[in-house]
Amino acid sequence: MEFSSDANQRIARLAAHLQPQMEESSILRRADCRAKGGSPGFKVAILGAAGGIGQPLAMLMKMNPLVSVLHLYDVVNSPGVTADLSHMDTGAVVRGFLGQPQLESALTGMDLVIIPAGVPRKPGMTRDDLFNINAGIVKTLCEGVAKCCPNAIVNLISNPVNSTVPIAAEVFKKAGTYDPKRLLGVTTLDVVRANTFVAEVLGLDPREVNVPVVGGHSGVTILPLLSQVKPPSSFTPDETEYLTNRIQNGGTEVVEAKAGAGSATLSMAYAAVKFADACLRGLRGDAGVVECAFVASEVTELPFFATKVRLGRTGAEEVYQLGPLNEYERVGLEKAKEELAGSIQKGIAFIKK
Ligand SMILES: NC(=O)c1ccc[n+]([C@@H]2O[C@H](COP(=O)([O-])OP(=O)(O)OC[C@H]3O[C@@H](n4cnc5c(N)ncnc54)[C@H](O)[C@@H]3O)[C@@H](O)[C@H]2O)c1
Ligand SMILES: O=C(O)C[C@H](O)C(=O)O
Repeated sequence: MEFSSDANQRIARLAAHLQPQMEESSILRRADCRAKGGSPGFKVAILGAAGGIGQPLAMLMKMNPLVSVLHLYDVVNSPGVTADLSHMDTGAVVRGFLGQPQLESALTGMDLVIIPAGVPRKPGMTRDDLFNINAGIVKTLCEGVAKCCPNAIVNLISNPVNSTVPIAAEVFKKAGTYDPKRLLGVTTLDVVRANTFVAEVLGLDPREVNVPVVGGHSGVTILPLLSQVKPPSSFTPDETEYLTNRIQNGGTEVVEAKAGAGSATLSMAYAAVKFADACLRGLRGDAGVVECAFVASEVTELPFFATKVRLGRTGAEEVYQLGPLNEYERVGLEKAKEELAGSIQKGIAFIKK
């Protein structure tokens, strides 16, 4: 069938609109697109957006009314994820970026960068077994952040968080862009799990429960403070032992159940969005936004530690003290600090070597 040149132009325009908004390779270039992301809101990038966490996280961020522009970066499959999500009739404009040459475009102008890039555990592995691969990935991505959006808040999910956060801090120090308030290791999944398991034991709705979880994000470094649960509750020694073990091993529980197909992705995406939304509310200037996170800290003698932090316009503006601990928690704290010290040092040494 023959078309007039007018019809051909209309078809070409339609075809262009059907393409995902991929940087460079797109027929419909960003400059030609009417949706410029000009609506009020924050610009958020997800690095590792095509992964098990990245995809549901990207979907939930596309649904977040605080987000005006969502950049999806990965080394594989980001065009498909971008095309798919770009059809959702929510406010955020989605743009995809594929591979290292597009990292800078993905990061330029971002307010918040969420990093779930890297390999997940298989049964029998510790999070530290991921260090050799994920350390290099986090280093490269953070070098990009330092260059292209040095003022962005960074939410670091890639494991081992106890080492990847110190790696990121060293990368930023080297680049001269380090602001400890803006680098946050995401430990929200530990809190989400703790709320769920404690609610089960107490027979409450998990949405009514809040459990501070401090320390770090691996094994004994995950320290739930059951003495500070809200609403105030008491636990028998057996309940305390059961809950502490279950919270500390929640990640392994999922890794084993998935039997080689990865680690927590859906609950992690939920937790990541809960935390990212809190960061965005802080950036907007909301008062009283408090979450646990693994940050630069003077709460203990260690340079990084997870505690409650108050999120504001400049990131983690206040790092809260631990509060009163019971004997069980004091013993747990000593074990946590011992393991954390080695993991933090390993991260720092990776960049300094
Ligand atoms: N902090 C936490 O509570 C928490 C919870 C769950 C998982 N994790 C960690 O998150 C990470 C990702 O887990 P997942 O299940 O999504 O894994 P996955 O393998 O499903 O996805 C990872 C994605 O990262 C991408 N990627 C790899 N190298 C990259 C690079 N250089 N730049 C950009 N993207 C890159 C991959 O292509 C993939 O799409 C793992 O390290 C995992 O251990 C952390
Ligand atoms: O356990 C893992 O390896 C992933 C993550 O850290 C989790 O806690 O689920």
